[in-house]
Amino acid sequence: MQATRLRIPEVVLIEPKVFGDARGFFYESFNQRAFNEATGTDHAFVQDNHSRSAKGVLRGLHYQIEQAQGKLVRVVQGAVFDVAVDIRKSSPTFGQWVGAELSADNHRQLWVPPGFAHGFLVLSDSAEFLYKTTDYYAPAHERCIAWDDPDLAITWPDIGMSPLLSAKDSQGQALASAATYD
Ligand SMILES: Cc1cn([C@H]2C[C@H](O)[C@@H](COP(=O)(O)OP(=O)(O)O[C@H]3O[C@@H](C)C(=O)[C@@H](O)[C@H]3O)O2)c(=O)[nH]c1=O
Repeated sequence: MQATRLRIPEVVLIEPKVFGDARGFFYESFNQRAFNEATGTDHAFVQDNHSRSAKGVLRGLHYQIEQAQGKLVRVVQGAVFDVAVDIRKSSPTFGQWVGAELSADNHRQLWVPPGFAHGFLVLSDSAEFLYKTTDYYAPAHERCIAWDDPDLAITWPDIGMSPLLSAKDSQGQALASAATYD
């Protein structure tokens, strides 16, 4: 397994060792000890989520203002561009974002710690997205920052179409007026 800290160093790109053979492949999609070593954390995960989305769907940028969730995310079918935004006011990288392409083919995982907003854009005809979270879903605390907030200036890949958004996500707030973490 290879772990790479991104421009925001708390966000870690994890590339598992994949064992291919005539039957297909095998890899450890989660190993607590290896995860702890890769991220320098020891979070426990309490929920696994699975979503499927069509090409052009953009989910995000989501976070829970209480019960903040760390998320270990991956793709098992298709490809997405995945983004983490640092919304911790005390952080030297507050307001900055990092992104990575995650796909079924590259088997990459992204560790998005608590304190970040998270979202992704589907690049392939469809994508199945799996993630573990460090706290439970708490709808009362859900918040959404606009995917196209000019202050964030996220360079989403050009897929030749406008993003398909949920009603909730089309009303995301600007970071400047959103509730953030201390
Ligand atoms: C996230 C979530 C949703 N739901 C329900 C609520 C709703 O009826 C339905 C769809 O919810 P949403 O539209 O919020 O799903 P979605 O837009 O996929 O939300 C997810 O987006 C990505 C980017 C994240 O980072 C996640 O943390 C989560 O916020 O599923 C749960 O029951 N448990 C959960 O943990």
